[in-house]
Amino acid sequence: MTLALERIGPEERGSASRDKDVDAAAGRVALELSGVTLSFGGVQALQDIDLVVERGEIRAIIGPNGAGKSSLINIISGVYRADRGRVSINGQRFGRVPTERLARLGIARTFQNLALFKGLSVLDNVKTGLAYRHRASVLEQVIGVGRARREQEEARARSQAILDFLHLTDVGERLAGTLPYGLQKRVELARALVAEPDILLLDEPMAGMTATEKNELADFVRSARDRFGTTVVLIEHDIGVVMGLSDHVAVLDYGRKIADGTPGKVANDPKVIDAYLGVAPENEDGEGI
Ligand SMILES: Nc1ncnc2c1ncn2[C@@H]1O[C@H](COP(=O)(O)OP(=O)(O)OP(=O)(O)O)[C@@H](O)[C@H]1O
Repeated sequence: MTLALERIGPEERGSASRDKDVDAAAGRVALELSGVTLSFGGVQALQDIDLVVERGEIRAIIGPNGAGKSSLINIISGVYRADRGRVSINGQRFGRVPTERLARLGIARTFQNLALFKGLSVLDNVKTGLAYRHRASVLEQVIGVGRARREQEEARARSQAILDFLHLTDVGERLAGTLPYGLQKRVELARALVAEPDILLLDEPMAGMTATEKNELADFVRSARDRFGTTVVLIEHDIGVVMGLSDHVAVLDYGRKIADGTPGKVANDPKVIDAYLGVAPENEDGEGI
């Protein structure tokens, strides 16, 4: 299979991206959070979170219910503004990430609940992932001439290529809402990937899937990283899938980061075991094992 996709050039993402690309060329860090703190009234959702995500890695954020995972993704994607702290994206620092410029900053995300246009075809859903790049005027788009036609043709070709990459070509003309749940989640991944983002944020991408569907999606996420060099940050409840997929895992508990490292290291960390199971097992000398 050949993928007829070219990397989207910086000129297509705008001047902010040109600045970003200069910084990015110098750095191995795609995303960095420093001292991020967020509260809702009396609830401390995130406390002084530092996180460094290297370019091209798959990084999971895990933790028990209410640990702060969604809050963290919402800070990274600019849905929430941190009370304190900074987010750096490809070297650009933000107090609040400009959510309206997320795509132009090279970030795409999927949502915990399905957010497809169920009455549109799979292909048209994926094409919406490129809508931010269209420059044709509304009039040009309505009558479908010149620049509008070129943009439409390019969007179609890119979308078809990503459908091919994710083995969705056969369902490209189907209405998204008629597909099984697992395939709809894969269409969401296609829509997020079609613009070849630098950073892909996945909010519980495998929730509600069967074990087979989870393994398939994990394989596609890994292939996308390998093919496009995408940095992936994912929240996921299924620890088994996370440990097999991720290069590094950060663990949150009550809004604090309690562990951060390779899956093997994190899985054996007594603080992590304690957070998930209540109490870390001890040996006869009372030491954690
Ligand atoms: N919009 C909000 N208003 C008030 N409190 C909130 C809001 N969003 C999150 N919280 C609280 O902040 C804390 C962290 O929630 P968050 O949703 O980030 O955790 P989570 O790890 O994603 O949980 P889950 O795994 O259950 O989705 C929780 O105590 C939650 O009740």
